[in-house]
Amino acid sequence: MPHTNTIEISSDQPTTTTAMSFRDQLHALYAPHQKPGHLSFTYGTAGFRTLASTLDSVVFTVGILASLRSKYLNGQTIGIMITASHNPPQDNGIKLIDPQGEMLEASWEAYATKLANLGTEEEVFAEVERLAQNLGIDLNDGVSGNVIIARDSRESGLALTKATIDGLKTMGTKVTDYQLLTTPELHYLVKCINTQGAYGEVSEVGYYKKLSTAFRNIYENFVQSDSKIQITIDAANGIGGPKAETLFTEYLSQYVDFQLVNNQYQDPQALNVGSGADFVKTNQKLPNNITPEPLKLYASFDGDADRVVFYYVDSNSVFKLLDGDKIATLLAGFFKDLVSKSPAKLSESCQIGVVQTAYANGSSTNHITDVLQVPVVCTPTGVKHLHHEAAKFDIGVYFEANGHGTVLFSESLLSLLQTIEPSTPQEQRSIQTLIEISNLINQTVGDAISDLLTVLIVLSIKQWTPDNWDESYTDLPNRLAKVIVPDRHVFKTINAERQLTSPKGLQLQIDDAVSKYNGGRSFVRASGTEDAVRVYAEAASKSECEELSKEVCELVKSSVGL
Ligand SMILES: CC(=O)N[C@H]1[C@@H](OP(=O)(O)O)O[C@H](CO)[C@@H](O)[C@@H]1O
Ligand SMILES: [Mg+2]
Repeated sequence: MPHTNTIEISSDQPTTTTAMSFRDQLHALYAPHQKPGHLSFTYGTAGFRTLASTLDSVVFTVGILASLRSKYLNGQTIGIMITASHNPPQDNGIKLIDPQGEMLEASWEAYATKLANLGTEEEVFAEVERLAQNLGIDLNDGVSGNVIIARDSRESGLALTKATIDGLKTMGTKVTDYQLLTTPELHYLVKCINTQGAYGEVSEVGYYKKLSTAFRNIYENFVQSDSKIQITIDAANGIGGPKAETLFTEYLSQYVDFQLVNNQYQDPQALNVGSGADFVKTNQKLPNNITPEPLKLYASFDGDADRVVFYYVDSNSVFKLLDGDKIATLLAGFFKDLVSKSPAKLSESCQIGVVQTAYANGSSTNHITDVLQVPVVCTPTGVKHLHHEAAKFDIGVYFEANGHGTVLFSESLLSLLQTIEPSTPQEQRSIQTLIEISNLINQTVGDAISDLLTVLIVLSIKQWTPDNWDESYTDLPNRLAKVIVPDRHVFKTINAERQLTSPKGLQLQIDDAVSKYNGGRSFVRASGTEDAVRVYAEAASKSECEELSKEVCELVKSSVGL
């Protein structure tokens, strides 16, 4: 288990004026982190993400910004995660985590982008002074900010961590380096620190204990089975592998029989190659190194273990994907049932909702609305958007189709659960299960390991096999394609990314194309993490879906003269 490494920088140094000190520190540290002239960077859907070899200057400025953010928030701890998730091994990225474990507040993304694109030390200094002044941050107060940092298993992670720490040093920020973690572990730790331990113990062991305790409590009270739960996990050769291994071996071996494949996290070149949640979801096929047994459950994590998808092969050896939409419907149905069996005071007031993006399969949306009768909200891509909408419900279930998501419980529901008096054993059972699941699921962000445990326990309570789960609805055939264009930023959208306003005229052409296909739906948007435009299409049959996808891709190309 990696140890943590606390680096306290200049915390006890006399500060004459911190502004001068920032200037001096910047001067001392800037030279090796100067931006390469020809590149530009954007803080996108999931922070900065691109070729690792071009990121040094970016992470240095993120270190400065994280320091400012922490000072702005009166010294609350900010998280910095160095990861490029499901991207190929040569990429890397960086993102900031706000004090309650949520994504960086949107208005600060623009500050991050601005700082990352400045080309000289003078410009960086002037921009930081300007920002500090506008935001009312006193660079002279001698109070240091607080940051915790971690990275996934990429080869470039260590050097980028050092460059980020140089950025933090310019402001004398206190930093604790947690080294190798999954992204959601870092989100968990940030929240634990800023809630003074109320959310959980501030350590990786605390994370394992919180999850395993909740899992054990539910299993022992509510699962009727003589045999252990079985699961095979494809870890994408990423950092989720060793973490899941520790959790299952050291904490849950009584309950779960697990097998890990694609667990070569020490080989950075293997990361996400032929494996992982994104590979399985995009290609709709098995990852390497899984020889499936019919009707057994399999799961794939992504490179930083904040996403999970499930799958199985049926008795005819046909591959069946159980993606984020299927997880959302499983959980929403489960909660709906629990709430309906709770005391009236709870069942009459508790608002359950599901939040999806336009990439959700149309069948899942229909199922949630029509069969489960739970309201569905659609937001733009990126978990920060889903998270904020989900927080408006008492139980807000949010999942992107690719398996990134979690469940949020409102404070008022959590306190009601603590005080409400059950009058039947069934009511007692419902209340207890809701309380334990609120501890089992990582409410700060989507978490492959915590989501996996939640799905496994729900299936066990319901005594469902993978095909029982899959039966709830049938996905419409769908295709997610990518088109490389000279400038993806000309593709602008409205209506939760479902309609284009630019390039001019393209949306009308897409609408025309869609109207020719049964059950057709298609939309186009620029990716926030890759230099490409994404084209989503679905239709009643596979062949219509393929044709619609091709047609819209062609329309996209010709709209930019390709
Ligand atoms: C269609 C799709 O899967 N898009 C992904 C992808 O964003 P894009 O902006 O589409 O590149 O990466 C994001 C970060 O991991 C994730 O939140 C999102 O769902
Ligand atoms: Mg990820």
